[in-house]
Amino acid sequence: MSEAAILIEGLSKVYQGGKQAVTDLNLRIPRGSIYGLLGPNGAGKSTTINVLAGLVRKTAGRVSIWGFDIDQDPLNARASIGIVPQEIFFDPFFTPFETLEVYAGLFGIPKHKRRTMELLEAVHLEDKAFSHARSLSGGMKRRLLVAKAMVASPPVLVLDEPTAGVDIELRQQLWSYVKKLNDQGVTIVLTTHYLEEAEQLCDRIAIINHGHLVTDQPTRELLDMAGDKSMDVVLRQPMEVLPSDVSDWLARYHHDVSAEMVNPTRLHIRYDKKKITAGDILTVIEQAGLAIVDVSTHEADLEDVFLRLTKNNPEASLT
Ligand SMILES: Nc1ncnc2c1ncn2[C@@H]1O[C@H](COP(=O)(O)OP(=O)(O)OP(=O)(O)O)[C@@H](O)[C@H]1O
Repeated sequence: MSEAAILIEGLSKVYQGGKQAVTDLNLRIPRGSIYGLLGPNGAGKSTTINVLAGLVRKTAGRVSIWGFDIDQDPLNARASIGIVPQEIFFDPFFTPFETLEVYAGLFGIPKHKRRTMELLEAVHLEDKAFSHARSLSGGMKRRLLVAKAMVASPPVLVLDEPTAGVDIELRQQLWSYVKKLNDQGVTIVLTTHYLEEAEQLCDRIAIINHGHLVTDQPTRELLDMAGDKSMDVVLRQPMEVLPSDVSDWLARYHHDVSAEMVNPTRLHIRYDKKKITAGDILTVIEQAGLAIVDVSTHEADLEDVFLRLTKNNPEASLT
């Protein structure tokens, strides 16, 4: 197995005062992936990222970044990762150009090897290169943070809620840059509250809840495991109860399909798409003599899976 971009083994964090934020977390983030770390508020995402950034001291466990153990080889581990934090903080009197130059200086990157203007162009801030950072909008500051995290060309880039409060157009720009970096071989780890974003961008997703790992698998498999689809069927004639042909059929396949009458002309049906097709259901309804006016289907998305895995059940499992 090739070496992981980030390997987390048995990570635990108990804050002063006794709050256990992360419990025995194991994650293997593959090189070259766009990896989503998701979880409800307070799940332990920022704590985990802050351990990687060297900002929070772990209570137990081992962590390595690009093969470098953060305790035994902290300098190399730190140089292998760029972190875009949730909070925006800059020296307000520096221009974006100076901010990146100073940061490159801190990393000891010689002047001729710096990519300051290239980075500013990549995040569409070239026009603002010489304006005071305090005059930048919130979205521009966030993009500057991304450029700052890439100053030393680290092989891993971590983005902690990078698009919170950023408008849709800007979000798209930011993501196209992130995808471009990934195409160039940079491993991306991101936390986001926008599940649709994670579903579209990430090739692998881990969900944590109350500091515990709930699932960690390829996005496609996670969505497939949800399995459920639902269908709304609108009938021409109102009815009080389901015809016996339909209810008998439902009883026979009760493990795979269930129906609810939302009102006298609307049926809401949930079914396991691996066992039953929409066609099977429509055939049964029609053969029972019911005329169908309209049909719509809904595929389980990441939001459904996320809610199912995190609702009131910290250690829920899909299986
Ligand atoms: N410095 C701290 N001292 C004590 N408890 C903390 C500290 N930082 C975080 N916590 C607690 O640890 C738990 C995990 O917090 P963390 O910020 O890691 O969650 P998160 O998943 O990033 O949440 P969010 O999505 O809201 O940012 C929470 O209960 C939080 O209140």
